[in-house]
Amino acid sequence: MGITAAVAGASGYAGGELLRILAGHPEFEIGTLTAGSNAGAELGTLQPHLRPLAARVLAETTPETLAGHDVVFLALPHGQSGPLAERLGDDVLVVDCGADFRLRDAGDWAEFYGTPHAGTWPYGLPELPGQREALRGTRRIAVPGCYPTAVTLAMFPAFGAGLVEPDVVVVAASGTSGAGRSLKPHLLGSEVMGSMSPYGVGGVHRHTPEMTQNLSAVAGEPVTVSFTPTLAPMSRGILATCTAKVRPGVDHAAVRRAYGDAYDGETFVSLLPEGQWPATAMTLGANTAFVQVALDERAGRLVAVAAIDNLTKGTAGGAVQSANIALGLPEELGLTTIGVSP
Ligand SMILES: NC(=O)C1=CN([C@@H]2O[C@H](COP(=O)(O)OP(=O)(O)OC[C@H]3O[C@@H](n4cnc5c(N)ncnc54)[C@H](OP(=O)(O)O)[C@@H]3O)[C@@H](O)[C@H]2O)C=CC1
Ligand SMILES: CC(=O)N[C@@H](CCC(=O)OP(=O)(O)O)C(=O)O
Repeated sequence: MGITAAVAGASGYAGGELLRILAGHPEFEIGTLTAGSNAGAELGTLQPHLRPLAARVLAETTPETLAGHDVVFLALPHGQSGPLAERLGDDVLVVDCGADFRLRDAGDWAEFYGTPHAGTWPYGLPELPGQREALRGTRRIAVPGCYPTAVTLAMFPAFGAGLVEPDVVVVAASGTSGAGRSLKPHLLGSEVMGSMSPYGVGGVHRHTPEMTQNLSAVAGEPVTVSFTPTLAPMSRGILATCTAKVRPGVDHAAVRRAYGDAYDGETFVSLLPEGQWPATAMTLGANTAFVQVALDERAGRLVAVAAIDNLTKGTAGGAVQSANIALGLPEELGLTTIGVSP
């Protein structure tokens, strides 16, 4: 018998992507699937692309229905994971795709989420320095937010090598699946198609403290991030463009070296050849991130760009990658670096 895995929130976008990956994973056996208002429905009525699982009936999301598995993936709205995780055994690997356990600073949590802070779990971004060690053997994983995944991968090599000032400007575009499946008026097709628009402008987006947490840890000093998310007329993908002032003496060779050193041995994150720039289409359905960097000498700024699929490397793929590490499996198991094109 394989490693049994339950998925809570199986009717949602993140849950559906988890199941797409888990169904092809050689070690996992898919157990209970749960939902909220859709409990009682057959999965095939909500996720028809998951054909082999179509007849599975969604259970209610309770500690009892999720009990008895080796791994529980939570793909629920923010605030739901904390109380549920408390009632799942300490020996069960719980992988939370929500935000509840991402932030270390309770003050940041209160400011951006407005509810009591549930706690902090090992952070599921294995490429970040020190994170593989933190994930090995753990029974709790906080999967990063999709924007922080892209922005951290774009910028941490620059901070690791001391190339830039601790002040980053980020403009990132996301596909609409980033907002989840529930009906939101600003996401109506007629409002989104053929248009791009910013939202959460002025330092208020809840992913800002997650980005500053990640980059400050690598920089060894507080980093500020001015983050502007935008909505793009596509279903999947994030393209994050990040800039920061370079420190005196930093040249082209130092920038290439820093990013090469960070990503040369990585399976899922690639520094593209010079002159080639990341595009969301390169990543669709794959657990990959593409990164490129340039030195804008006239402006004295480093410009780094990352592309991911928000549902794959940005959520479900990253979740499975970190779970593999926690369970002592090969990190790449069940994950593809092959995208879908065009
Ligand atoms: N979409 C993305 O790109 C990313 C999402 N995430 C995170 O993953 C989590 C899920 O997001 P996403 O899949 O996009 O959201 P969706 O809205 O698509 O799915 C939410 C899921 O949670 C279930 N649910 C909602 N309310 C309850 C409840 N009260 N009790 C039990 N189950 C409930 C829904 O069930 P039902 O269908 O019955 O309502 C559904 O299965 C979120 O925390 C999100 O932040 C993280 C990174 C990226
Ligand atoms: C387009 C869009 O609306 N995106 C979402 C981010 C989704 C995500 O991945 O973040 P969490 O895991 O923290 O929910 C947003 O801006 O709130």
